[in-house]
Amino acid sequence: MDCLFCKIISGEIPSDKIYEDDLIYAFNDIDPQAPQHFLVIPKQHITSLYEVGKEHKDLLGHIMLKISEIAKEKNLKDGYRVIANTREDGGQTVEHLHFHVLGGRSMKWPPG
Ligand SMILES: CCNS(=O)(=O)OC[C@H]1O[C@@H](n2cnc3c(N)ncnc32)[C@H](O)[C@@H]1O
Repeated sequence: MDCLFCKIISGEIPSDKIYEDDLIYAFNDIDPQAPQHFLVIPKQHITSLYEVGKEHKDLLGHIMLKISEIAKEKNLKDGYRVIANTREDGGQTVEHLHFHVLGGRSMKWPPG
């Protein structure tokens, strides 16, 4: 599978890992857009949020709970933003479902 994030999960490409279990993987973004910027991804290759279905309900819940847990561990008590860039208009460049978590600074609205 020629997928950058699948290669990170397999260890073929190095990463700054935060968390891993049998279903998901979390790691720091290589080009952080905030003092805290990490990604949480499913180990199963799912191209984007556009492709998810009911069968992914538990997995998506697991990802969201883990985001909340890691944000607490990182003491992001002032807040953070969770982003799933989806397909072309969403600015997605890595075609493996992933959730950005940005914290440590105030976020603008609307996003660009
Ligand atoms: C424009 C947003 N495009 S995106 O929403 O698809 O996000 C992709 C994210 O993956 C990150 N990234 C790319 N390669 C690596 C890597 N080897 N390790 C960690 N993060 C990576 C990018 O910095 C980017 O924030």
